[in-house]
Amino acid sequence: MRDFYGVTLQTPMMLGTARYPSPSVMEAAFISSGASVATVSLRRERGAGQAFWDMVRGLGVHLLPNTAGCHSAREAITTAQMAREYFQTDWIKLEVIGHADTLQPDPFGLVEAAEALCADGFNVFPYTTEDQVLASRLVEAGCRVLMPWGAPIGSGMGLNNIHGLRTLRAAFPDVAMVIDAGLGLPSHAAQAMELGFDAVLLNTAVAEADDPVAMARAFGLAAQAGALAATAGPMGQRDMAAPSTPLIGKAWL
Ligand SMILES: CC(=O)[C@@H](O)[C@H](O)COP(=O)(O)O
Repeated sequence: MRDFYGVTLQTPMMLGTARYPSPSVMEAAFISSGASVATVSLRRERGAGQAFWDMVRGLGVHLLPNTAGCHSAREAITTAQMAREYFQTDWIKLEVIGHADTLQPDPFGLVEAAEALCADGFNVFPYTTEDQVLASRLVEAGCRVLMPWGAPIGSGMGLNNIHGLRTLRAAFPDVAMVIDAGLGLPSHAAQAMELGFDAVLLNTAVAEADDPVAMARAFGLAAQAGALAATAGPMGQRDMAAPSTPLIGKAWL
């Protein structure tokens, strides 16, 4: 597995901390998922109270503060600086939202903020699309991790552009990549990992499941299964049928 700014994650699962029915369900979902990273939002969860933050810290996972809800580079930079002070980490998931309906990142604001934050010593995890030109700009800015979307945040649609994501993965072999947002089913997480991504990040599909704890476990297992499949060397697809049981000769190669 590629590392994340020098950190090797124990599992390829990152989980958000919003929208759960209760803090105790969230805690149980984290434990059940085996997640290594929790994303936290100072802006969105600032009314949560000290007990909530103590519980999140007690999960024993890496904290990845985000700039959720920021619509400009300036806003995101200020939020990142506050989060660094509050959470005592240089990691920042950089979101600069550019479109209200799709919650698509603003590529111009994203690069501007990434340049400023990398220069300021942050380890930046930018929420981006599968766009290769944008990915190049982010890498040039100093990002060593990219977080391309699977689909719009909260949509649960899965991987909308498999070709684009596969091409992106192949274009930057040394850059750790996390599929972030839009995953609705464990099979989407497995598929992302089978494509060679290093981790998945999700929130809504677990928090809004009828049984978030069971769903968290399903996602954790699926992400690990996909990662194992990627390293196991999947078979090549064929255009024609090929009998799996030979009529003559040996049954093994
Ligand atoms: C948790 C977090 O950082 C979200 O902004 C993230 O993008 C998750 O998206 P889903 O809710 O679609 O899983």
